Amino acid sequence: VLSMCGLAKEHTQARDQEKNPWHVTISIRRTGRGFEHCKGALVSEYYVLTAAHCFTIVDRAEEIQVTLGENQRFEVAAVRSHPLYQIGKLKDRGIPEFYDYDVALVKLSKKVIPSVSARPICLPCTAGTTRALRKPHPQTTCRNHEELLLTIGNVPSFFVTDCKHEDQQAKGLSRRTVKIRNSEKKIGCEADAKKASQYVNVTDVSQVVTERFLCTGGADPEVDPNTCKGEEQHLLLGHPRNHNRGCLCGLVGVISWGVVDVCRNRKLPVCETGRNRHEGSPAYARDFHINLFKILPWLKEELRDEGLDFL
Ligand SMILES: CO[C@H]1CCN(Cc2c(C)cc(C)c3[nH]ccc23)[C@H](CO)C1
Repeated sequence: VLSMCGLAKEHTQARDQEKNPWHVTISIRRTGRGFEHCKGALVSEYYVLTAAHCFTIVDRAEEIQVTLGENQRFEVAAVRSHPLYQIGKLKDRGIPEFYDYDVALVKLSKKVIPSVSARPICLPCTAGTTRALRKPHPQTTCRNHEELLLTIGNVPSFFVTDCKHEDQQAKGLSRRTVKIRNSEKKIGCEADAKKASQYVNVTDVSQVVTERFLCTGGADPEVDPNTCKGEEQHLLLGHPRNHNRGCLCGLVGVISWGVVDVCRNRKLPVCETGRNRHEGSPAYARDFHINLFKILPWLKEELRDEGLDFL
């Protein structure tokens, strides 16, 4: 039976993991340097989707652990980065980091049993997203998904980030609403990529912001929150119409990189206030996400045995 992807509790009393049952933390043991962490999302019973730059070519599956919610720990069977991801590809042009195709699938060593706090998020162009969009199956096409999820202008969406609860100082998850800068908003958003310290040698911004990227952040019309290193998270789209009722969420992007790491040596934001932790982050603080509609052949191939019903 379908895993009912994207179904999550929405009411305030629900626990963080019940509101974001696909949210995982990936811990990578680095010899001599402790652990590094990234975030990811469960996309099927065995696979987690995250950013490829979370891993180095020497990381081994044995050094990686995935935590779902507070306490479900999984060993990792394999890590498969997108074949076209190559962070050092433009080094000889004075561009130290290149994030094109910055996505990876982590295969868990045992399958995840769906529950109220463990459930995959729906991927674009699968029957699950058709259901999440409350559209008829199989009449609804992949093109329809893209038209519905990545509309023109500022597309309301959100990503999930760590926060700390005011009283017991426990860590929590909070949603950060952002707008995907589409159509005419896209140009200005992408231009700010050149403000990244490592991109001083970039002449044409399309060298580093390729077709694969979605752009968020900036202060127009209001300040968007920014991502931080280690939050290689997901740009989710709550079902546009029913934000208050249960979220039938769809995934459209994977956070890859940002111009400014607004969290460096800053403490976690307080969950309750939900205030932007980045007062004072510059308007050129933009974030770039891999658009899943641009890597579908790879997703379909890697997830072919997961019963996701790709359209
Ligand atoms: C091209 O130059 C920039 C690339 C990446 N940036 C680091 C970074 C990574 C790796 C991942 C995520 C999610 C980030 N969110 C905000 C920053 C940030 C640094 C800026 O700190 C320089």
